[in-house]
Amino acid sequence: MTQRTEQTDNPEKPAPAEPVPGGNGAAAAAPGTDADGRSDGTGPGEPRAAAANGGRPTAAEQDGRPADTGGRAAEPGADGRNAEPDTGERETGPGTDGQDGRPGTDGGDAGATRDTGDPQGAARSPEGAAEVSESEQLLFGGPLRYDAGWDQHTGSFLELGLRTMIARMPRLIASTVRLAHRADPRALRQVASAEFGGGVAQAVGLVAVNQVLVQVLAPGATSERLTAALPALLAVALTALVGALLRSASTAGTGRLEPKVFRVATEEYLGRVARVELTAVEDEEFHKLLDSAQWGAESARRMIKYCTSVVTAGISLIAAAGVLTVLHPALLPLLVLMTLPSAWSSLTIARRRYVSFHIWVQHARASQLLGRLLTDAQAAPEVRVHNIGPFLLRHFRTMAETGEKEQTRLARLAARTGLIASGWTGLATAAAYGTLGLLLWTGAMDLAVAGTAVIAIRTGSTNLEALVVQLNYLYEESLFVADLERLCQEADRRLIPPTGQALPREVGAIRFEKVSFTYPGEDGKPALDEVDVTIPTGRIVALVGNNGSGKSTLAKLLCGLYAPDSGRIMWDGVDAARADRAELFDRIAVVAQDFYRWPFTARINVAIGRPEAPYDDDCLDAAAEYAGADRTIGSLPRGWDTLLARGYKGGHQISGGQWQRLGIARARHRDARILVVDEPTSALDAEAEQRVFDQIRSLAAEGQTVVLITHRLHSVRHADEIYVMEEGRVIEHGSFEELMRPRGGAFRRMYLVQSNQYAYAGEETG
Ligand SMILES: Nc1ncnc2c1ncn2[C@@H]1O[C@H](COP(=O)(O)OP(=O)(O)OP(=O)(O)O)[C@@H](O)[C@H]1O
Repeated sequence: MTQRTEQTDNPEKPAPAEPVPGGNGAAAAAPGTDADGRSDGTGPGEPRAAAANGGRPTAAEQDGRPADTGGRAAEPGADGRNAEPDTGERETGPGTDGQDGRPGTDGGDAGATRDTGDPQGAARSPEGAAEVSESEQLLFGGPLRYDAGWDQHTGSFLELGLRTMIARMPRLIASTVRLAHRADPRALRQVASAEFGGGVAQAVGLVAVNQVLVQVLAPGATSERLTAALPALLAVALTALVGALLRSASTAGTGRLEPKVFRVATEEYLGRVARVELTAVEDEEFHKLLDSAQWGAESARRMIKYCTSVVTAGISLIAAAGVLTVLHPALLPLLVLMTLPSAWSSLTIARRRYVSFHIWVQHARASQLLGRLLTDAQAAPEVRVHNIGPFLLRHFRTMAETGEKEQTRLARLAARTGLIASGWTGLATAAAYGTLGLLLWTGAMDLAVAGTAVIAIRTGSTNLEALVVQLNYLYEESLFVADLERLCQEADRRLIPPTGQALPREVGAIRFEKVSFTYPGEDGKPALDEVDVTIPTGRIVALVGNNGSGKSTLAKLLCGLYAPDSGRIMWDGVDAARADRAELFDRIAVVAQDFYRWPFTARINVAIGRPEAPYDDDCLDAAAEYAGADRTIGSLPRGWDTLLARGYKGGHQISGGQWQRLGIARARHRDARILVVDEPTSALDAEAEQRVFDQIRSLAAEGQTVVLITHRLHSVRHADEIYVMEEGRVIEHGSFEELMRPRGGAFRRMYLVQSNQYAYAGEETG
């Protein structure tokens, strides 16, 4: 059996947080292991965050946005586990020299890691994007980056101009609104009306403020002026109250919508992915898309908040701009003049921080990987025996120090960029207020209007800044949501057909007729080449042959996991390619060499063979006894209810052989008509192995069809038919006696090699 992923017994570990520059840690955990600790091939063996948003920095993190402006810091994650530390300090986080968005190109600062006298040394990364410590160069051959689907979006929003982003915004908002509508239309209506009402309240409030100023600044006695201003003052207070109520209604609605949107989006893609063909799951491109798209659900959740912020800022801006235009036509250009530089600078700083974060995070990621290796249970024996600890620690220090230097440098640059930006904003503000003063001076505008204008301009500029920054976040999250949509479309295209031709109730034999199959992406030799195999009902058919000869592939085609490229697999008169696949799956139970070790209780590990059947002890005890797993269950601290996952409280570890017995019990519990056993005894002791083969024989006697794949040729003596495979072809077949007869036969030769290994010295078999 050829395995694509390596199986380990490591349970999933909670992802360590990747600290944020200038901050106190945020989760930017790495991909690498799946639920039961197997490598999932998406990362360099680092644990993947179980939290849906754990593995990549969010737009808010990337921009170093403080937690209180809606970033995910301190928010419970999808699984409620990723309450993150407040990242507010990031606001003072890194920036860059501002030339090309990359650090290190600025003469004054760039030498920090390039100094020839630097004891750590540093090298340019191949992309020239960041400084790489000698340790990173030595251990990883350059900067440590993920090869995951989601990483493709890193920085992609930097490539877009503000105009393009704004142009795409209506479509993005529309798709989020559609998702929200599916999740909870009432909550959506609540948010929409609260936001709209808030905008109207703001506009009315500004008009009322203007009225207050008009009355207060009118000629006459103070008491008279104040009395005249009272209704307008009440209107100001009332609109403020209504605004606050509407804001809280919007917050409540958004809070209700977010988790529902996450659930709906997650269900949509998980439901589909569980039903796609195996070829899709094994397809690299599909996997990359999956990698990326799985963040889409969390992004969709966050988009609700960003969308609301964008809509809020947009409506408030329109309200302020509308009031200003009504007050005086010259005021609108003033608003634009004053707010554009500060909006531009927020965007620039946000983008620079984003770049810096990614550069810094490479160093942090690399050093954290070393930290994890030092504490990894699997690496532990070698770390000790080969004295690897000091070696890894030395490199850990080098990388961490490179990260620290980067952080210091970026903070300095951020301060400088911030100062320049503030200067521009100051100039623009001075120009705006200067113009306002001039209008007053020349009598082109009266004092009450100017007072209202100052308030409206301040509100408008705050909203415009917020709008630009929120658009950024929204855009980046939308990339992942778009991936989610693409994944759903791709999954739909590759779904296992939900219907098909019914299989005969009683099948006489399954016949492989000239079946050829090549794995997708392997354009070399076919894994099966014109294979003819007959599997009669109620018989034991054994498949033997060298590694890679195609035995497991044949079994997978039999199970309906792959379809032949040419040839047919006939279930009597029905071609499996056109059969109802659900019915076909229903007839088969598999004990594969790499059967899945579910991180659940022993009970579920057996019962999952037939998930719809009862889970009670009576049903399961029989299967356990059959597989010789009864003693294992008896020895577990909580019997059937013992959690079989290391690393969790109450979790228990069992040996490979004990797992194998549970796997056999699972297949027995499934009680299907055809049992496919692929290397069922590789981890069993000799006695247990003998017992398993005896039971397999007894199954056939009861009428069950057994397809047995094994390298232990002694155990196929009782098979009714043995197929010998070599390089994807059947080279011999017959009963054991028939195959042992010809002197030069391949089976006989293999059998004698094996049996000679067990012969006493001086004795030779055959
Ligand atoms: N998922 C896969 N993707 C691509 N190639 C594969 C895949 N699985 C198997 N192969 C290739 O197909 C060929 C047949 O593999 P298969 O696993 O069927 O052999 P096998 O006879 O079961 O081997 P073993 O005795 O080692 O288990 C091999 O060349 C193998 O590398």
